[in-house]
Amino acid sequence: MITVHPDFEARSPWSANNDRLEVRVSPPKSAVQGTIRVPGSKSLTNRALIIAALAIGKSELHGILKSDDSYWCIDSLTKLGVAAAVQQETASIEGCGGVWPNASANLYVGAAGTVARFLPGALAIGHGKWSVSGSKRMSERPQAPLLASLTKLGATFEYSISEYSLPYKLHASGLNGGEVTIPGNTSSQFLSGLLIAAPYAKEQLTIRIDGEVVQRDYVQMTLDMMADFGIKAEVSQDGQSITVPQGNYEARTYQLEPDVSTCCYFWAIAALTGGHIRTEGIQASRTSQPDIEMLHVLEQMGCTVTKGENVVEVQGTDQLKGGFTLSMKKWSDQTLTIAAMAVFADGPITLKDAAHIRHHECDRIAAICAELTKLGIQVEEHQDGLTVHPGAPVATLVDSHDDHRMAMALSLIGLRVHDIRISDPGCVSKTCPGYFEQLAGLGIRVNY
Ligand SMILES: O=C(O)C1=C[C@@H](OP(=O)(O)O)[C@@H](O)[C@H](O)C1
Ligand SMILES: C=C(OP(=O)(O)O)C(=O)O
Repeated sequence: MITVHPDFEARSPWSANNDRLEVRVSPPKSAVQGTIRVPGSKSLTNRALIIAALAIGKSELHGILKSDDSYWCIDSLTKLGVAAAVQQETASIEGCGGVWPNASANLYVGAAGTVARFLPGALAIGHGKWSVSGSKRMSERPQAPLLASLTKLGATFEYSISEYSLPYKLHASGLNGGEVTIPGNTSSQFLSGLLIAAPYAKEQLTIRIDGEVVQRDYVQMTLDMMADFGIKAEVSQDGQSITVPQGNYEARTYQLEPDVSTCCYFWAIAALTGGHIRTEGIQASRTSQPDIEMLHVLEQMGCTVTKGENVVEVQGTDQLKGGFTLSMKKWSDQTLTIAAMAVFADGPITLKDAAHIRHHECDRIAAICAELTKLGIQVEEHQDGLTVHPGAPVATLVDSHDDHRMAMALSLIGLRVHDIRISDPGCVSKTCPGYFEQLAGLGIRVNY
């Protein structure tokens, strides 16, 4: 029984397969071998788009992701009056120097956490009144720490339905500087959103972090990209305070990396089929994308990983090893991928420290436990994660919960078991519209 009704309004013109009710992924005839290049990183693309839009001058961003999340980012920037042209995987952005040409517009962020959390700060530095709305799920996902901080710094929000949630109207007359304190235990994106806007505050801004930060490497990714566009923030020795100098981002030509989170599904395909996958475009030793940690886990599970110049190769194994516990705090987006692989390991795997993923595209802990249970797999749900026991899944229809990572993780089960059907395959367009076609290109049987 399908319980989740996808929010099709959040699917962009860059999405595909929205008319497909389900997809069936069947075990390949032989071990999967191949070389692939996955689309650009969602996280890098949306940071670069917004920073380039704020900059002075014209930026050329090469290797952008073309998916729902980046579509809604470009759409919002365009409605704000920024000239943005996309040709193949290159976006040319005419920066507005921190002054949005359109002082009034209706903006829609879709289901993109990065847009919902990076845009409000960037708007608050300006002068105008904008309406902001998003998908049903995005309207439920947490925003309060970010919006409360922006309120303290001078922005005024008029909430249409409930406080600190989308949809709202934002009245901006510049962002005050000084100091602001924000917690990072629900989402690192709140911090990134404040940081991106901070150079344009009326005075220098210091952001103090209250407690621990989940997925902290994404904050470093933000700081690195700000530095690449000319703004170097200073982080205190204990990491709990960041001071951002006033200034303007400088436009530039910028090459973006492919999405490591997406690569993980393809590396998992090698792992699960005893095959060999080579991904191009990622330098494992240099990337700032935290999901690169997957390579260590694949080695721990018995795979062979080779890291070359802009190339990663994963060779699968006959029997994946389990029997361990992992903290997913730093790279939580792969919790679902490992949960799916754990079904075929030789011992249980416990994934912990990921309570915040209950606030992602769906309650990911509850959702993966529900779907693995439907497949006949023994799972234990914990407040901050789950334990997956190895088992033999039964053929059934599983629900993707309108979550790209649920659909991509569940597709991995179909590599080993016949008749695994996944509802709403179009939801992968949040970050990888061509995912199932790329599987088919590797010789995996995919039927809609
Ligand atoms: O800043 C980013 O680009 C991201 C931060 C993480 O979110 P949270 O920190 O909200 O968990 C991650 O899950 C998301 O896919 C991308
Ligand atoms: C959590 C995710 O996305 P978002 O950027 O919407 O938070 C994700 O891609 O797994």
